[in-house]
Amino acid sequence: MAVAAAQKNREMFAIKKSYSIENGYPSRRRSLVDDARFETLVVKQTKQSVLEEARARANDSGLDSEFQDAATHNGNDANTPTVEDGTQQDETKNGHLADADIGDDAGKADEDYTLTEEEVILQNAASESPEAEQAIQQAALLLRMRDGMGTLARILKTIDNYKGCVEHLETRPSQAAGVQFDALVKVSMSRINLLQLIRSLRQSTSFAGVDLMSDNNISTKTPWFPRHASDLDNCNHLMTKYEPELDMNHPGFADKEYRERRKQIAEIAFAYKYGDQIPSITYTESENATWQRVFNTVLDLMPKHACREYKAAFGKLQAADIFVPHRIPQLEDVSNFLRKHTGFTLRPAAGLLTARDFLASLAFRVFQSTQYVRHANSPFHTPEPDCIHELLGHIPLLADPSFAQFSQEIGLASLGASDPEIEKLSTVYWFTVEFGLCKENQQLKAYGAALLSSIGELLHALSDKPELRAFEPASTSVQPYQDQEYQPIYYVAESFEDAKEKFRRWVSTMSRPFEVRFNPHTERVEVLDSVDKLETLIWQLNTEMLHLTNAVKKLKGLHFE
Ligand SMILES: C[C@H](O)[C@H](O)[C@H]1CNc2nc(N)[nH]c(=O)c2N1
Ligand SMILES: N[C@@H](Cc1ccc(O)cc1)C(=O)O
Ligand SMILES: [Fe+2]
Repeated sequence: MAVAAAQKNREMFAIKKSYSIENGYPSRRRSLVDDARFETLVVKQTKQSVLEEARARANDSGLDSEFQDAATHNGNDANTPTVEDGTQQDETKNGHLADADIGDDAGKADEDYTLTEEEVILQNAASESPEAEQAIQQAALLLRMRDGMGTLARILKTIDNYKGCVEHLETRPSQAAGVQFDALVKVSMSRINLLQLIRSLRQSTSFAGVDLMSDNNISTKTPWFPRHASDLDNCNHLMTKYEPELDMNHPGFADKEYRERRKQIAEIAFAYKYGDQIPSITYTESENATWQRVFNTVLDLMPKHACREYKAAFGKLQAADIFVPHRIPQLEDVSNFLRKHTGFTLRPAAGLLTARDFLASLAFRVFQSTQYVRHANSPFHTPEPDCIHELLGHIPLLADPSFAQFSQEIGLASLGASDPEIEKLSTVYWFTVEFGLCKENQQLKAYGAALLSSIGELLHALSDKPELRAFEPASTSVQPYQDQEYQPIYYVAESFEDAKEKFRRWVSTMSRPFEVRFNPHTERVEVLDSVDKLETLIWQLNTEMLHLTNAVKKLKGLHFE
């Protein structure tokens, strides 16, 4: 009974779709930040019904502590989903595979396996119809052989038993401890048999690993990424983990009215299309009051703790009557303000976006901004981005030219990057744009948006509690982090210019085989993959160079005349 319940639970929380699979990115097994995965509506709804029951027990005045524990636990389960296969358990026994062939560890037969994304694709393809199941599939398997080459004979025999055809075979001495050889075997066989072959190989103790490699139609396809600002209409995949509907620790979890309001505002983002004006929101008195509390605290703390560039832009936003204490600025006004200063614009976002989508928009100098307001009970720290975070945290620096360029460069580097690289880029983003500290006349200042919008965390960051390290992209990009509590480590940049320079050098070591460039006239990202395109660009730059040189000449002429 308990096993069945656990199985059911796993099925409910399994992620059935992946952004990466859909768009042809090289996969990885598990993500540090869950960034490129997204949950289907189905998963979300099932989660919701589980939580609904729990919510019924909590009243609107808050959650008791026993309940909070359950919430944390539940949240963790939902956040680290694995895609499980619930159907395979007995099938290895009915195939042609004789136990003696390769399966010599019957004890492992009942174990659940975590499927890689390639295996999920294969399985999905096979499950479409009986014909699809029998369709012949080409695939490459990487087998880590613990023992000598003798295992090869058994591999070949097993493939033969599954009516597979070996098309290529190569081996190499393995570098892994406890593994003698790696074998790469390319086969073609029916999908159903291929799945069973993988399962039966995995049951053998002869192998330290059995991996289905990306199949051709995944790895050779150029991954999709937005080429024009209007393509961002498709870059709105959400991470639902901190939504008040689904996160029992969210201050709005037990507040039905709050959740309704948030949903209503999020609808605007779902309906928004490139070129639309951002609809205004008539914020309630209570929402404006929450803004005012945070705004006034930022005003108090800013002179001492915020970096120079933030303060300068903040002043301009006040002068433009956009930042005022008593009302929440409208995104459309903010967008127009930014456009004039750095060319950045805003689009409404319905919640926490996947890192891939979020970063991609920065390449177009578009910032995806939430529009709903944090819960009135927790003005000084909230678990998901809200418009107070975007407005008081991000907007001022997006009006700074140097910072705007740094943001865009992270965005450009993310286009077409592999999942592990997205993970690194979002980690850099995390420790700079969200939580960065910088030096100013030997003093420590905050420039990270999540510090400037969360007074609680700002004071923590500048206290003697956390560890401070120098920003160095190579090491910063692999530093694990969590997004539940205050950070234990912060990175300090010498200056924006220095951070940008270091970042640029580091990005050039990334594996993407092409360069991209944003053309602001067309709002298009161009892949620099032909001599023609480069020649046109060089010609344009030469023209610009001529103007600049002329300008210098004229200025000098004026000076010396
Ligand atoms: C890129 C990085 O993961 C970063 O934390 C992103 C993720 N998604 C987001 N989504 C929204 N709406 N707002 C944000 O500030 C962010 N930050
Ligand atoms: N903690 C931030 C909001 C935030 C949440 C999650 C993030 O990923 C970023 C920012 C605040 O209170 O203002
Ligand atoms: Fe943010």
